[in-house]
Amino acid sequence: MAAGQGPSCYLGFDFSTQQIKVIAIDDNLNVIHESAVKFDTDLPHYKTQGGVHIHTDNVTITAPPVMWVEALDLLLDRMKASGFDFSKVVALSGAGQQHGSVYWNGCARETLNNLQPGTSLHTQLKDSFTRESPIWMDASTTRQCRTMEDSVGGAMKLAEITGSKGYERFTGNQIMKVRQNEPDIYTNTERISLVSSFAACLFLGDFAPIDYSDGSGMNLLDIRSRGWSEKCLQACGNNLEEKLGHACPSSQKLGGVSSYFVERYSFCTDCQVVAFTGDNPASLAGMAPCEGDIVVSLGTSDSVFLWLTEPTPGLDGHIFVNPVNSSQYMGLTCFKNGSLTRENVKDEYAGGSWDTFAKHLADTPLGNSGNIGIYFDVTEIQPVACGRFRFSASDKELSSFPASTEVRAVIESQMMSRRVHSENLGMKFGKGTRVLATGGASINTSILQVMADVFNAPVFVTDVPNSAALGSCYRAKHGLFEGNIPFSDIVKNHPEPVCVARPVEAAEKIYDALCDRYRALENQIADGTHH
Ligand SMILES: Nc1ncnc2c1ncn2[C@@H]1O[C@H](COP(=O)(O)OP(=O)(O)O)[C@@H](O)[C@H]1O
Ligand SMILES: O=C(CO)[C@@H](O)[C@H](O)COP(=O)(O)O
Repeated sequence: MAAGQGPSCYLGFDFSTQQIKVIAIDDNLNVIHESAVKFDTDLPHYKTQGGVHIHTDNVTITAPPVMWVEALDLLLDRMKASGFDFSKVVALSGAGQQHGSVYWNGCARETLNNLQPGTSLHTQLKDSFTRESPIWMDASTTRQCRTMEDSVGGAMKLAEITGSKGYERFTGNQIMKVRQNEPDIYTNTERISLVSSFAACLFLGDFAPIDYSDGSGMNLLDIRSRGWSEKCLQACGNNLEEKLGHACPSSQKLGGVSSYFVERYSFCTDCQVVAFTGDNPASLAGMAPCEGDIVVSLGTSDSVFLWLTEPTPGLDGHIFVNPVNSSQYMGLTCFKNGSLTRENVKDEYAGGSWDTFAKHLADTPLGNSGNIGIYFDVTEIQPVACGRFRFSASDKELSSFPASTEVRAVIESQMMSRRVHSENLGMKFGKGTRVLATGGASINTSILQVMADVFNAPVFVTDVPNSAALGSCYRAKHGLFEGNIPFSDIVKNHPEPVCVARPVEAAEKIYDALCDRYRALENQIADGTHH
């Protein structure tokens, strides 16, 4: 089928931790469709919790790739049933939760190349994987991280090459663990994708390349030469370059959509698939930030990121190749205890209601009368620590707080940690900094008010919190021009963000002092000297 009559549109997918989301925009960037499939509730037979399988050691965390395929089947079927006209889509792109890896077996490519439109994708691809996918929450590869760092001359050297020191969730370290513990599976794996490039494979009907930006989250890509680092590859496993394929610019057009989608969903034959990237890089594109803006994503993970013209790697945080301009960069810092930890505290201390949660925030003073509570329900990334820690105004460790104090404590300490670690990465907050909030929790203005107070900066939102899916639409459109026009031209109709929270007068003094205490307490938790 050729392109449909009437105005064209673009599709952007987000294969994130708890769900797959899709947005469609028209040529003027108006959102014309938005829907999602949630793994836990829409596909309960995979028995996931928050989209993942937590293993008995509590640090190994995986997800079944066939679940992501079935979620895509369901999402597209629902769109079709709702009357969505796929023939208008001229280009599509997407995003995936970062760092997760998909292991394709030797028959997978043949299956992808010959997808039959009469049968669902998950039925055809169910036997195409050699194992479950380790995902970004996995913290089981500390030993492999040290090996990776040693192989290039230390943590700082690894950061200089790949943009980050060794991190447990980074894909190279995960691949090294598979090669060491499951050598047969490693050998039988023909191709290793990231979640993002795996999703692109489904639309392309072939193996798709890993893009530079998401590839920067692997401890394998040289962020300056944009090629795989020979030393890092060697530390991981033999023939790894063959299994990864070449990395590509993030705005690369990969080819036309597979005939499967033309025949089953009436996509037009010339609908283009543009390289998929990581969800945070896609969010950067979807927020269309101006110079100096800092984006805070409150999704399953919390992450703080910004556009950088030059790479400034260090021992804190990450530098990725920029997703919309491959000669520039982005800086990012990520926290594992984000929305799910906030939800736990809401369920335990606010009767499961976000309204009661907001009331507790309103009823408690800025600075929480000096009480600090630190909630690492799962092993945090920075610091690598687990547990709940409560301190009085005189730093005496307590076992509990009143309910409203617990609620304010979780939000204040999360925001202090985001501020402290972002400052370590060189980010600067102040009344003149626009903080752009996105992700599921960014609809909660009571949380955003605490963010504004702790950061001492105004917080802005746009009316589409799914910035990774929206950014994927923008990137699809940009990819059609193969990077020949600046991304800023593509997003010139992007809606202006609206300010929803400003820091109150007293906030700066209160949180400057509290952040100093938070930093010291976090260090004590990290080295086990808190009491
Ligand atoms: N009103 C709300 N207040 C705070 N958090 C919320 C609210 N509504 C949804 N959330 C949080 O949003 C999270 C999902 O965010 P989202 O960005 O969609 O995640 P992901 O992209 O990682 O799947 C949920 O885990 C939930 O806790
Ligand atoms: O590990 C990181 C970033 O380094 C996470 O941000 C993942 O990319 C998961 O994203 P969400 O599903 O929380 O959006």
